[in-house]
Amino acid sequence: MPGLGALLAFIQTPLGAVWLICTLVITWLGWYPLRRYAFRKFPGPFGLPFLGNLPQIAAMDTTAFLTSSAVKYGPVCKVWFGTRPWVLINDPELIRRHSFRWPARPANFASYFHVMTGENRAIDRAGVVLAEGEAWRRTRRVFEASIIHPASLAAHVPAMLRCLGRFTARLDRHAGSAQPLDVAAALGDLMLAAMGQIAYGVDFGCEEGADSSASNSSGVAGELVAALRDLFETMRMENATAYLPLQLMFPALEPLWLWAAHHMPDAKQTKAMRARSKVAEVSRLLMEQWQANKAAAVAAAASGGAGGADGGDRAGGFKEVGGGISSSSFMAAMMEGRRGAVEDRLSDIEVIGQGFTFLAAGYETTSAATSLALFLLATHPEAAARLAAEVDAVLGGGRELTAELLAEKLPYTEAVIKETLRLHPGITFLVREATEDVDLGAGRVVPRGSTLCMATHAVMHDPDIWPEPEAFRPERFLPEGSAGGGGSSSLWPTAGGNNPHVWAPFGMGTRMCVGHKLAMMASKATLVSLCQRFSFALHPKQPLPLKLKTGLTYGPADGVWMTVTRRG
Ligand code: HEM
Repeated sequence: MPGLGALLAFIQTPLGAVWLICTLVITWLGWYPLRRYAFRKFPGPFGLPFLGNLPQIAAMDTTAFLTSSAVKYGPVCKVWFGTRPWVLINDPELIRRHSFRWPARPANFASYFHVMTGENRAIDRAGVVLAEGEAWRRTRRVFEASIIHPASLAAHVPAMLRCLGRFTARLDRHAGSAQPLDVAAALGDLMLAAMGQIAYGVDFGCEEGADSSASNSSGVAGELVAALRDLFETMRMENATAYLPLQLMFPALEPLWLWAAHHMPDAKQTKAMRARSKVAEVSRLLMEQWQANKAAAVAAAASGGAGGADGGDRAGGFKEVGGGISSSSFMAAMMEGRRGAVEDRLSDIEVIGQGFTFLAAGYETTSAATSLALFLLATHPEAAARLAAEVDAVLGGGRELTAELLAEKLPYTEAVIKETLRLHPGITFLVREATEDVDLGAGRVVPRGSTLCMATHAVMHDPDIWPEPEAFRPERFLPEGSAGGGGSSSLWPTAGGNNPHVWAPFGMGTRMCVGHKLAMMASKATLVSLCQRFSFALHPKQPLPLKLKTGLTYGPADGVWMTVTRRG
């Protein structure tokens, strides 16, 4: 074989050796032959070297691509995020089992975030979303203590209603103007204001003014809204820094991408880092304000005077409202430990990390869900009429909205929100790391360390579970609409074939959304307050069909434009 002899001779030269090494390295990095072999039994779309399925993801949007792959390739398949395979699980029983079994988020998931975070990497890592082990348990307990327990949840209703009072006054001024309103942006202002009051007892000064522009917040609130918007925008694949696809394509070079993204940021990276720094700075200022108040209270007590939060304006700080921060609040739980348990007291960096998470999670997901509910009501007048009738019946005769009414007396309103979240869940898939080899049946064994991706959006659109899955039918979540009987529990409906694990917009298992009760309360209170006073119709400015996009969350791509009128 003269050709082989010449090749062997060539690779013994210095140039030939370099060529051989480069070829092996590129093959190894780009194709990962062993990895492809390990996943050979998993069906799925063909993945290009280096890029995997990134071109399809960019062209179709992540949610559309994952859902269509799950439908096409069955209950267990794989897709390639660059050079890494994600095992896509599209079977309710497997999703339930594995969401509960694996508490860890994939290590490479954190890498994707960290490319974008720059100097805020430590804060990102300390936040409950990416924290692991004991740090995760400790930080999660703080959220649980302040926004899941029924008593603490009920204590947040007055703050939500205060914000809604101001927000409906803003809409009332707007309703006379016949201008289109982007309700997604306006509700972002509202939810940020609510998160400020609920978590910190402060007024960010959101939702003032009365024009139709994207957001009416100014000052710190305006900067915070802009930062949060940039933060979510730069998490969308098409708006993200070029270092993100590089990280996905060449994960072995992660230290290089981290360094370069931090020291030689492109424009999108600069925007992402600036946005994250702003949110982190606000979280730090809130922590410092709390510390200063505490120190002042201690000093006042020592000198025999009154101290503590008094609801006033603080120089250079945020205005405190509703008596300032309460002892059962999120801030107090972070700073003093849950119910005073010193071992639960968070470090400064953890406090900033959780504050960051609270503001970001509370702002985007809940406002998107509520604006999508308004969109669906505007396009389904019979549902809007039924909701308005329920609200009128419950709040007739000038009755005030209360925590009890919200929890017990508004089943149709709750069904509207659940059906909105089924159709358009704010997060469309759950990711976990398999920390042991996992046998998924039919000879498909997922190697330890792999990423499991639970395709919850696909399950919530499965026609075998949800007849006519694209239809908006809140009745599915009421006893009258539960095919096969069942009714609905407060969170898990028994619609959808009586399987309690087929409705999962808040995820499930150990990493399930810790804000799910707060989100339901805030969305319900908002729908009730708005539909009591106003009617919403789509404005011609609203493109149809509605375009949704996946970034960190899944929501309206270009706002939700509506005309608001006062109800007669
Ligand atoms: C409609 C609104 C919301 C939706 C659809 C939503 C959805 C989700 C989903 C799907 C997850 C991942 C769950 C999993 O992996 O199993 C999650 C996690 C999380 N959510 Fe939410 N969420 C919403 C509102 C909120 C709010 C208001 C907060 C808090 C202020 C919040 C805080 C969190 C946190 C901290 C995590 C991470 C939990 C952990 O890793 O242990 N979410 N959310």
